[in-house]
Amino acid sequence: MRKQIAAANWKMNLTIHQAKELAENIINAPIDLKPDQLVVLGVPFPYLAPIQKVVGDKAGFYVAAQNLSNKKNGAFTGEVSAEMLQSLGIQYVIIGHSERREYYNETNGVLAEKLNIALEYGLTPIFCCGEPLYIREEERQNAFVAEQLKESLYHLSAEDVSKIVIAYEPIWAIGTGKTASSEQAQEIQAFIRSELTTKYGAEVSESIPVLYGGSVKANNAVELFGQKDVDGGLVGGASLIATEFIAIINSLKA
Ligand SMILES: O=C(CO)COP(=O)(O)O
Repeated sequence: MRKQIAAANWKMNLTIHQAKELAENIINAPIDLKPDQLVVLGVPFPYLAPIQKVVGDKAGFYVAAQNLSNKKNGAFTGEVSAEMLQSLGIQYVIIGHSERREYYNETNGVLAEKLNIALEYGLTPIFCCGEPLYIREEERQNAFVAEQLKESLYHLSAEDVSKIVIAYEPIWAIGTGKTASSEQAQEIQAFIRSELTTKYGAEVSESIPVLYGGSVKANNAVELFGQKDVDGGLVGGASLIATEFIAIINSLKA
């Protein structure tokens, strides 16, 4: 089976004290991860090392950065490089979240560079894609997402694309409490997989986890994650509450 992933995106929330407490509550919870299931905590840069310490070597649990620079190193004040993340032992990085695209002008082209550099340094990208509300209302979501994949991913070799995780996050469902229905999620995530099949073949596309993100909660995770092409979730608000996120982890397909 493909990997099933419960990924938290804490975004720009929590003090270090709150962050450690949250991570401790998750790590110490009686969670019985199956071999193909994993949990990834996407934390703010300054918390990477301290949260990694809390996570320790607990099997199946990883820490992710929420962003990285498209530059290698040098005079780029305020940036954090792939090499820095690698040197901390970080294994996952979220790339192309819609908030980065919208508020920090990250284009599909810049995101292609970020994917390259992440892969060069052995990081697993969680590549986000998804359409805004007006595109969904015009029923153009498939073409919109296909374009994001084409412009950011399709320069990658089959070997490299096999290393990534995709997160489909419709912008209209992020932080709004408005979740895509499980049918909507399944439909477009099956489309994403079929696009990847056309480009890379079924063996590759069937191996890539495609997560759903956008108002995932404990009370809708089982239904969403139960869909054939939904391999877990990228969770914002609900990942800040230990009991909610633990229930979401426990909703992964076994
Ligand atoms: O953006 C998200 C995860 O990256 C989703 O956020 P919410 O779960 O708060 O809607």
